[in-house]
Amino acid sequence: MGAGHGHGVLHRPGDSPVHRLPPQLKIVAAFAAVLCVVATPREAFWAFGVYLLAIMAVWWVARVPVRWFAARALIEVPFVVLAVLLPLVGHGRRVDLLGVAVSVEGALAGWNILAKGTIGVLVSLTLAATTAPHDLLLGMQRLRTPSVLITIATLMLRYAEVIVGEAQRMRVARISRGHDPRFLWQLGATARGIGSLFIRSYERGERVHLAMVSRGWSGTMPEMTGTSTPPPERVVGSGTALLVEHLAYAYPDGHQALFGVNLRVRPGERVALLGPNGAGKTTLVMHLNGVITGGSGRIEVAGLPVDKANLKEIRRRVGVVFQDPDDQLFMPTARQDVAFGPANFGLRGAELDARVRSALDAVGMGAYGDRSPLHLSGGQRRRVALATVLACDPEILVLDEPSANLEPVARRELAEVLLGLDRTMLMVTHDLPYALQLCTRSVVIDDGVVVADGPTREILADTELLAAHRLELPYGFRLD
Ligand SMILES: Nc1ncnc2c1ncn2[C@@H]1O[C@H](COP(=O)(O)OP(=O)(O)OP(=O)(O)O)[C@@H](O)[C@H]1O
Repeated sequence: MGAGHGHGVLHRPGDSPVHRLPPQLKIVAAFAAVLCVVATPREAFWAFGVYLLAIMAVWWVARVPVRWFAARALIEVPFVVLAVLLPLVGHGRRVDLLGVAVSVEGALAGWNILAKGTIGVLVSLTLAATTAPHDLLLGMQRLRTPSVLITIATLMLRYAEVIVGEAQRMRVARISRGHDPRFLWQLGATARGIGSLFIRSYERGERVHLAMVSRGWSGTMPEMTGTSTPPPERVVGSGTALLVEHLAYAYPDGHQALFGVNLRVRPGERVALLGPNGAGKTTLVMHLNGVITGGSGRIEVAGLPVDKANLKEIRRRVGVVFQDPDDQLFMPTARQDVAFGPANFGLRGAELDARVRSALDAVGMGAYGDRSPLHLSGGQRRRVALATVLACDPEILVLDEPSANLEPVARRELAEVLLGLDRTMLMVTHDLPYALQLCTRSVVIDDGVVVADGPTREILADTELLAAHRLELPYGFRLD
């Protein structure tokens, strides 16, 4: 798997004079430039030409080729759409242009949006290209930007990366299926592609947000320095690490995914959650740390009910490792990503550093702390994603298909890491040998209910049960 999808696509590292400018200076300059552009009268056509030349001069100094910006031109789409639509729907005097009655006022309004929007996008792209994301945030902090704006900027940055990353991924997928965007007759396919791009980006953005929420994100970027707030005393469990009773849930579109799930897990148990596609496994897992709420039934973590009042504490206790590490990793370096959760939970300074180091060491990634998740292999990213959750020191570790897309060696190494952890563990998997290796107990879910619960070996030996729920041992695999 190629690295880097969805990460860092807006930044082009370099050591040009533009790259070396202090980030706060660049932010102020970009902001001033955008204000200036917005204030320019729309009829001052020459001024927009001058702005464009000035931006291109910055590109030349920064040694960022025009091609690089062209590849990111997709962000322009909304402005172009408006510029085309406004002359057609605008009011006032109309003139005939190639047989189409075009509104003069609409055309000017379209031009205004297109010119100012384009220059605004180019200024922002230039800033993003020449400034690493964490420098941008640092620059904003130095300018004493209110933290809510920094938060918004963090998410916007991540969202922009998600869109561009998703576009690159889809482009590769389309081209590999014989699509060539240079041919005009494939314009329809390209347009449909852009539509599904925005939907997919939205979905991915939402998953990234869920991963942030499950690591204690509450809307502000956590401080990393200072003194730690001591975590609340842990309630000594009642002998039950996790209790789920009669959990039923329907998604907002009305689709009922869970129909009364019952599950009790003792501290230290390792439980595999098995079941066919669409059985409701992920939906169940999302309930365990309150990422999905609003269903009926009861969920308790070490005796603590999962409800709004306890959410922060619940999220500290239940760590969820998502299926796709790209949804979990969003900071510029592996170390910052691992620090994000514990910092949200109040850890600071030396204590935070120690926690981050031990989490990275636990997954064998101690030497990679300063690397961008962008430059790691799929297996390494999976490990860093696990470290981001381990660093929160959860009592219950929930893993969604940990072995998916891993090469055999990385799969085995991850198993060794997981076996070395002394935690209550719940693992959603389609990899039955993995369930056997890591979990003594298995729970089979189908159609939103638990249909079997018992020792993994016995469950996997029950060929009728497996067949009834679309589970199958891999070819050549024998239980002995
Ligand atoms: N956001 C959503 N809106 C509506 N329905 C959804 C949503 N997410 C999942 N579902 C539906 O809920 C059911 C359970 O989905 P879930 O993702 O929990 O299954 P799963 O057991 O994890 O499947 P898989 O093994 O394929 O990952 C499926 O029928 C699915 O189509």
